[in-house]
Amino acid sequence: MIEEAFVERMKGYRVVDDFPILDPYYNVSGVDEPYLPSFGIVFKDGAVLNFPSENYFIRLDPDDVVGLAILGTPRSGLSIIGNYQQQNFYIMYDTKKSRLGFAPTKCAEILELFATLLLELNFAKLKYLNFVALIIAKNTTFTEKKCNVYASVMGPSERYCYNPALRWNPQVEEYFVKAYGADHFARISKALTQPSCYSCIRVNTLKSTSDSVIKKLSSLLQENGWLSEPSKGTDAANNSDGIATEPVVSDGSPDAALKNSFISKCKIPGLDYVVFVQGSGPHTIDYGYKEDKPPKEVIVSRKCAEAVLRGAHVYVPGVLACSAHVEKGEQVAVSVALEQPGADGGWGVDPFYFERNGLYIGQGISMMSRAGMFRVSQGVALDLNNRVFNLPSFNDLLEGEIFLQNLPSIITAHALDPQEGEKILDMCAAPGGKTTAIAILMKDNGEVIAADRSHNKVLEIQKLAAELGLKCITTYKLDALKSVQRISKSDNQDATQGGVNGSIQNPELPKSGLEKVSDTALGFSQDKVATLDQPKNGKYTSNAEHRKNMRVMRNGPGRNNTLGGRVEKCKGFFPNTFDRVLLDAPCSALGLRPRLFSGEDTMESLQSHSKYQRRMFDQAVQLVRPGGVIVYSTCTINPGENEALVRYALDTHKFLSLASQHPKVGGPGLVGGCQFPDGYQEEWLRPGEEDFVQRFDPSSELDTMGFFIAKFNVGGKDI
Ligand SMILES: C[S@@+](CC[C@H](N)C(=O)[O-])C[C@H]1O[C@@H](n2cnc3c(N)ncnc32)[C@H](O)[C@@H]1O
Repeated sequence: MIEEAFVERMKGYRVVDDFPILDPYYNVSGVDEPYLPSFGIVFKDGAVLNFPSENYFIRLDPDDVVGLAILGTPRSGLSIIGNYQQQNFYIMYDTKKSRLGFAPTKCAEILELFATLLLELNFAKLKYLNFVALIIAKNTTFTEKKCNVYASVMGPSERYCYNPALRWNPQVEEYFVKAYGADHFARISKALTQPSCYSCIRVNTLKSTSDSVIKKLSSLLQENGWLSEPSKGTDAANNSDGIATEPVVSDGSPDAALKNSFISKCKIPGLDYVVFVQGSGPHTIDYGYKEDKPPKEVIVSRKCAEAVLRGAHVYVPGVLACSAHVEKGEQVAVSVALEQPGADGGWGVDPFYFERNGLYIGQGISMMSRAGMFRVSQGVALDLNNRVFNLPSFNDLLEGEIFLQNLPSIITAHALDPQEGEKILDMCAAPGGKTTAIAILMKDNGEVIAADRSHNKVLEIQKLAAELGLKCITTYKLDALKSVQRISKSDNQDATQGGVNGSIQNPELPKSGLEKVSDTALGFSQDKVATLDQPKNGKYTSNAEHRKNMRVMRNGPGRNNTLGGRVEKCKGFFPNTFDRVLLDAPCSALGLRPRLFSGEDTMESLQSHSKYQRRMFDQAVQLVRPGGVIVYSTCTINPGENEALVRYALDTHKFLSLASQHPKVGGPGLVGGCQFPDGYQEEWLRPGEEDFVQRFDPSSELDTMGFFIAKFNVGGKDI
């Protein structure tokens, strides 16, 4: 009877029980065997309706209260265990919250909700408690707001599409609106939610050529169906990067190439070793929605979704939830669970949150059953065969010959303008994208010091340098905030400064004597002072050879920094050691695309990035010799980390001046500033300075990530 009444009540209303239950191995009975979970409804009078089947339509009255009880194992992060016989239940969650992303407050909320309801229910009748996913009760204390969220009616076309709105912290949003204007910021915000519609490949010119890479990629992409399949999209046209040449294909069939993807050389002067592979999107996908039968779906984490939008498949760790009864080989819709505002004012991920409208990123074939997805810890869960954005994946393709890199990053290496034989410092180098670009521009001739704070990331630089066959890169684990070597009193007796022309730049340093090169303190300035080493076997050795020999002597044979697994620590470098320094600073990364959530960045966190960057910049300034160059870059749209850093640099270090950059591809910087409510005035560029910097706007025709590059000439430091 209840069932009938209930079905009557549900007629014609939207789905509310398509929340997939997380864990098919929830073990109520103590017997470790899988079962197929189902949904249940508990009425206030204690009656329970269990739904072993798929979807039901329920309309909630305004005074209905909805609670969601979630079953899962400690492995997946959360368990609610109901023990109706002993008339108690408790909630367990372990530290692996990342899998579900539940904040404890959320669990507490659910617990509270569950507890309140249980107290009002007749326990003895809760025979399906272990399966309960949805609870409805009348006249409890839960807010109507919650009901409204669940009760809002939504059409399938609104839901089954990709149209995310990036959430920002309100103060950050206000600040950006002041900087860019509301319309422009809305366009930037929108662009950030989408990937660039092309992949940018840097050819390792020491090993290959663009033509050869294009040929190889064309046939590889053709083999994988990329150059021959008709486009799956129906609507939006491919975005043009505005800088590609005509499509190039291997088999002379331009028609085929244009259907889905094409390969072209970059036509910016000097960048013909950069190859673009055009992707497509956003496409409209038919998810097969039927009025009373929504598609089965898999909900993935935000990070997973962002990777999928860039061309990846869905891997098991990215799966947060899955509809019931999904079997291997089934077609499923893929949506993303985004952070939602929590009761505590923070953000939490709740994969059961219903509002996933506009958050569908494609369709895929499940590579394992639903049970499998929660049993194994790795592997491909879904093969995404119908994507909102189609971008070919280049994983493991042409290893050593190519490197996938954003266009602005490639341009950063050019802005530095490294010359063969020079000494370059890349202060925050990992994973080594720009380091290797610099080394290649120098034809592997000179010395590129690649430092990073993180041991493991330094290993990544080594790996990449080895893969690309670059010998001029030396890696160190070094905190950029301590990049300048402090000289102890004893060192002073035989240490010297390292200016090119012997001028003293650092008052702490002695004025004469030879610079001490210790195992770890790496001032290279002695090479500027010394010319050639003593003849050995009647031959002079170059400085580079000498340094290499020194390294071999110190480290023993076979210990090559770019091949080995060891990371050398370094105490820093003496002032004026380098011809050029790149500071590709750690930043808020608010230019990275695609990005589906930005709510966690606050004005405070943005300002702390700025402070950190200024301190690093102060170190960079000391390490470059007079006449040298500093390039500062970030991948954020935040003027506080970009133009405001330039202002700080120019106002603090009077011997710095902005330098022109080549090639100039990005747009001008922001002039003006921003007044904060506490009276603080942030200053950006002054008129006349804006064209010296390059600002890559994600909403512009170039379709790049958000990026910023400033280049400084270092004058005489005694100003
Ligand atoms: C923007 S990423 C650099 C990307 C790199 N330049 C590339 O193109 O591949 C910033 C790097 O700064 C490093 N980092 C953060 N704080 C640092 C510090 N205090 N000293 C040195 N490196 C730091 C991070 O480990 C990270 O690898």
